[in-house]
Amino acid sequence: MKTLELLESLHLKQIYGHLPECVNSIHQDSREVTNNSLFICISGHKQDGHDYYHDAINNGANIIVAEKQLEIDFNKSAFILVPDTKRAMAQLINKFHNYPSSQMTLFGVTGTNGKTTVTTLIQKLLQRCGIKSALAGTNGFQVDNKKYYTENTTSDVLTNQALLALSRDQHVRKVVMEVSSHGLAQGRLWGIDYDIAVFTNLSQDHLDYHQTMEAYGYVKGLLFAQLGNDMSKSKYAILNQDDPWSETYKMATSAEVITYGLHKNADFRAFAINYTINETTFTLEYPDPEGRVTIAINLLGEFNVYNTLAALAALYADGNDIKTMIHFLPEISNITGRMEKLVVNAPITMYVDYAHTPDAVEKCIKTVAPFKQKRIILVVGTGGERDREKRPLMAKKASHADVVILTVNDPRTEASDRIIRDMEKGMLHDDYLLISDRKQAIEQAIRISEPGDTIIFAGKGQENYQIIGETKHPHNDALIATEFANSKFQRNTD
Ligand SMILES: CC(=O)N[C@H]1[C@@H](OP(=O)(O)OP(=O)(O)OC[C@H]2O[C@@H](n3ccc(=O)[nH]c3=O)[C@H](O)[C@@H]2O)O[C@H](CO)[C@@H](O)[C@@H]1O[C@H](C)C(=O)N[C@@H](C)C(=O)N[C@H](CCC(=O)O)C(=O)O
Ligand SMILES: Nc1ncnc2c1ncn2[C@@H]1O[C@H](COP(=O)(O)OP(=O)(O)OP(=O)(O)O)[C@@H](O)[C@H]1O
Repeated sequence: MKTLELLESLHLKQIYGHLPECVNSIHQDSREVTNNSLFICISGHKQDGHDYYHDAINNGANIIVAEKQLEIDFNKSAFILVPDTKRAMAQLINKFHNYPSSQMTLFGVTGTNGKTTVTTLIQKLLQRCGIKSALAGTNGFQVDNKKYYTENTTSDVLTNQALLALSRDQHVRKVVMEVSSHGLAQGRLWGIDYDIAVFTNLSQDHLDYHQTMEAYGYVKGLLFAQLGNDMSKSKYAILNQDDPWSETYKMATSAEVITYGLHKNADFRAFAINYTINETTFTLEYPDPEGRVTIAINLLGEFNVYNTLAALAALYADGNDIKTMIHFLPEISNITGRMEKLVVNAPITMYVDYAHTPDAVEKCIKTVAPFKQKRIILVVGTGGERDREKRPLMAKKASHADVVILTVNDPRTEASDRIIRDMEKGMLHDDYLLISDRKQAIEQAIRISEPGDTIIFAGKGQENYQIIGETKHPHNDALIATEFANSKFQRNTD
């Protein structure tokens, strides 16, 4: 892109040195810089990009954007001083890609739990209707059947805009994105013009980062405020009527509000819910003269009724025919790693789940309670170097299971023993074991199980690694559990 055209997007700027005619790419990581590119210095949590401008120039950058004066050899690179490099980065990259989000319909889903499930439901239903769509979140960025790895649930500004541009160029019409509180707090979504913003729920998590629930809740509200104030555009906030934070988000937005829930007069309401081991059925009421229908979904538990309502309400806001969406719902088998039933040749029932918050742990136990035959055995962990306060709360909720095995998810550089001892403080009964090695914890749960028992492996979901130290080691709950259960019960029948 022509440099002068690109720089029109920045108003407060001081330019030093000779600008190249064109900019080929924009980077915030000196290690990724290529020839004829622009490097922006970002002060991060751990490091300061201003310390890496020499590396960037050596790698081919010929424009450096910074928020403090730097000593630059103008024979090698031009220099642009701006008041705030993060904001400048959002302006520049949006202009560079010609504002891709305004050329598609954008869904943003935020909340402590349920983001992956709701975004996946929306995207799968759009796909079933033949609408080309993309999905961004914990499992990377997906367009058609192609997956791009992304570091974060909500990517940084540069990655987001690049992937949105790629989607637009591949004629994607709708993009469905998970929006994390970290992403909102760090401005990773600046410049994304959302059309439909969805709130799932808010419960304790990430207090290592946000410090208080008030700060955490407030940050989530930014998504709704960022829908803007332009009434000529159709924008919608989809809010969970049963979560008190929805009142705050209603205040944050001037967009039209569509509510969902079980308990109050929500626009999308579920009642007469029936939980079985294979499916959940409920009656749905929605804003239509004929808007009352009984639905069966393959997803288990009350929380998935909420997730389904959220997805349907969002699709309704987008103008899709709800009858068609309901028709396709039974085709969605499950969401990988979320209350996923494992297929085993054994007289026990096993689920892998991604519950890694106290609320999610409570919900996954509650999910199997209506159809359990004998005991519920729960293997549950938390991660190292993350929210220490939630550890005992996880164990407290885990105590609703008959037998609990406390273990770790990703210890990172923290001692596993300390993590499980922190959790142990919250246990409300004595029927528990501490096994820091996650593989051994899974195997022990199966070893002590008896016919009729239900085991839930919570915390890692579909992930196929465990972060120990700073290295990702291969690990897969489902694989370990299936192999071990098949061999244990095979031996028993031999
Ligand atoms: C604490 C945190 O959120 N950190 C995020 C932040 O990185 P940072 O501020 O630490 O970056 P830094 O390492 O200090 O580097 C500062 C600058 O120097 C640059 N640099 C650095 C080294 C070098 O050699 N050259 C160079 O140019 C870097 O490119 C960067 O521009 O900005 C990066 C880019 O956006 C993120 O990838 C990174 O997420 C880290 C990996 C992370 O683990 N974040 C978690 C907490 C997170 O965001 N999680 C949420 C999901 C939560 C959930 O729902 O469970 C998520 O959205 O993923
Ligand atoms: N609506 C919900 N309410 C409470 N718990 C839920 C809800 N939906 C899912 N869960 C629980 O949270 C776990 C994670 O679900 P999901 O991946 O959809 O959430 P998420 O918000 O995307 O989490 P993350 O961003 O950390 O991946 C599930 O395995 C389940 O235990």
